Amino acid sequence: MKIALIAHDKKKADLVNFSIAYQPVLAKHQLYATGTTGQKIIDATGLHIHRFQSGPLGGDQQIGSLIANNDMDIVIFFRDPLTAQPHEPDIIALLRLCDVYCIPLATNMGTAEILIRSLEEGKIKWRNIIHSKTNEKS
Ligand SMILES: O=C(CO)COP(=O)(O)O
Repeated sequence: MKIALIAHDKKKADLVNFSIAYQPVLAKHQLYATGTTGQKIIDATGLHIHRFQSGPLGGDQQIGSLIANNDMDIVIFFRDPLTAQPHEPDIIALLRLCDVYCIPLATNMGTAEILIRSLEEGKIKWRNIIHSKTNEKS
């Protein structure tokens, strides 16, 4: 599965800790992240992560583009609901695309725990069916 990891500045420590806790699960998947988040997780865990641009410089949009191509399976995005972000339109667009394409999305630690455990239990395998249908069309 392809998993995107994103966190706003005040939530980065939480996502780093989450990534340490679930490193064995995450290591089995293809990981993507916005620039700064990805670097912090790499530094803390050594996980292999493809880093896009930093969020304010287009990273959210790059991940959104993968979603629009049905090329992203899970998004874990620890948002900071208490701080205004300069790239708020990009953030809203990313969340919207998750809803357009029915991509499992966790915007906080509580939901991320459920999502990652579901992933480990094989409950997100339906994404493979979506992939095979997409491949049939092309
Ligand atoms: O701003 C972000 C998501 O909207 C995250 O970007 P960084 O990981 O580069 O800080």
